[in-house]
Amino acid sequence: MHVTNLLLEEPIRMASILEPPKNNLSAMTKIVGTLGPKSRSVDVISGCLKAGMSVARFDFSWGDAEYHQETLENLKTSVKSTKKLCAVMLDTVGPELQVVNKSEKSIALKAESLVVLTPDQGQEATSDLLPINYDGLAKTMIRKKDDNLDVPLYPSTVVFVVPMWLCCPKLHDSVQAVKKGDTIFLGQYLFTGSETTSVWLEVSEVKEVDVVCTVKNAAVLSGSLFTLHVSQIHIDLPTLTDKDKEVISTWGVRNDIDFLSLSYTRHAEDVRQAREFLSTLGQLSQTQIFAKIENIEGLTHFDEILEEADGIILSRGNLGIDLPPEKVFLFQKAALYKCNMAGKPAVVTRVVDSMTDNLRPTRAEATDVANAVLDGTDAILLGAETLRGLYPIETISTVRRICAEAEKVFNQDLYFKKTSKYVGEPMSHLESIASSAVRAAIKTKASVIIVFTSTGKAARLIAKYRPTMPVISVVVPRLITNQLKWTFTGAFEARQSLIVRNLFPMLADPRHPADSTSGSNETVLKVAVEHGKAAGVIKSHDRVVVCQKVGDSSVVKIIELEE
Ligand SMILES: Nc1ncnc2c1ncn2[C@@H]1O[C@H](COP(=O)(O)OP(=O)(O)O)[C@@H](O)[C@H]1O
Ligand SMILES: C=C(OP(=O)(O)O)C(=O)O
Ligand SMILES: [K+]
Ligand SMILES: [Mg+2]
Repeated sequence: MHVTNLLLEEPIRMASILEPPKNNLSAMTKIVGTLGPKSRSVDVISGCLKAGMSVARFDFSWGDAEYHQETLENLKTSVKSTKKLCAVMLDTVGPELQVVNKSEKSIALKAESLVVLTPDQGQEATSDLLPINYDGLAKTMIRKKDDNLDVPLYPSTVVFVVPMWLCCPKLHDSVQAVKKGDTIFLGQYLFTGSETTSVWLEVSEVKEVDVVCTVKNAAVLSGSLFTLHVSQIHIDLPTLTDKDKEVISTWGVRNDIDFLSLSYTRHAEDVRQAREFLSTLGQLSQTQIFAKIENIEGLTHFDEILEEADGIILSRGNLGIDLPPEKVFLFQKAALYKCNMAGKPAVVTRVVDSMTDNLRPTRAEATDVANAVLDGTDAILLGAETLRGLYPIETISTVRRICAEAEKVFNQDLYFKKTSKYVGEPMSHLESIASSAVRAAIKTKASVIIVFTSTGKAARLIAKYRPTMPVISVVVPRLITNQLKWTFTGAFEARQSLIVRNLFPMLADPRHPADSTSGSNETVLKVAVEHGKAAGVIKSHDRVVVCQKVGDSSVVKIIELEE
């Protein structure tokens, strides 16, 4: 009986494991780096770009707009000098529960002692009292009935134990307060990757607006900000807060952000509202929304969120607290499968926490990165490792090398079949052309696929079939008008492909508008081939598969290069 290995391409040769790794091996999986204290100088950012970062994330959970602007100016300088493209992602604060420690003095919590969580933010944080930015922990609030909650939509293969308030429609009229015995997670874990600075609390008593908790493990909280994670209740704060809106409409607009990472997305409606907001902000109507799934509430509405969003971030740090540990892998596999089949980019977080302080990942972490690639992720997001870690550049290189090795053995054949079967027949014209381009490239051992695209759709469809070779997406600008002025499109589309596995964008010169009827297509193609040669992915005499429009029809052609 012929058995096909689910993940690895066959034949599996043990000897290949011993082949020396190529250090400069570029990966098709993308790397998102969070920029912060340890990664904001031109030198370090340039190093990050050369090491393989193609999206820079700015996390507004901490730091003000001015701080992030300085970092962004340095990113722009680095992009110019390294000639490496980089997209910009703004990560919102959202309904994140926070303890602000104004004095920044460290706070020692003893096991079995009591600590009070209070919404009175005028108070100073101490080991007896922790002020938080939310007044809904202790009280039951009446709120509008939310229809979305009535239909728990689980990924079909995943069975979870869902908290009572989520499954029982009758409870939806009110937001539940925490109650005796509930657990609350508090700490810096989410930022630092270090377990010793975080603490589990158990609710002992709810006293008017305060929540009295028993400390379950000793910890020393240090820094200016700790996040709280309460799984049992719905946090009645908007997903896009007023502060987020203000940051997006100032910092975001000023910098033409490519991606909005929508923290704590819990419903499809969250994405719709964010989209509506962006549409009022000129150019930002082109910004893509990546829904960050970080709790069970978001997981329960995964399918409808995926339908609305442009991409998904699997926020494993927070979700890892909400889910029992034995369920985390299942969420990853189910969510990545759904994103892949929808042809929407997926991003996995929290892979090499230990590299925040160390030059080498643990074996578990290294294997985890490779498994994320085999499971189908488009990108890996680094948080604390690049933000405040000691080795931001080395971390990116390490992750890139692991991704590249995993891609080499990715079972493309099986993946291709699975994807075509899922789409079914009849396939749309464009998708059948895109998948044929991938098939042709593999059969003819082409070194790259070159796709002409203006909206980016054709390129994304090719990437959906995960070819074994890079895809150069030649974004051809279109001249558009809003009746006040003429502008070229293309910049957003090109940068937004920097988060899609396989895609390497190139912006075509608008002076050669490749209108499929003219010979200028040929000129643009020549430039693309030169670009591929300069990037080292095309050599003389290579075969190249091209997907473009000739006249009215989309065609796939195979060309043999001479020089
Ligand atoms: N400027 C262009 N010149 C030649 N072919 C193009 C151009 N733009 C798109 N194509 C090709 O046209 C086909 C359909 O494109 P379309 O649906 O417009 O894609 P996209 O939305 O990516 O521009 C694809 O085969 C694509 O490669
Ligand atoms: C990326 C994550 O969160 P944060 O935005 O807190 O870094 C995460 O929880 O995985
Ligand atoms: K955030
Ligand atoms: Mg988080």
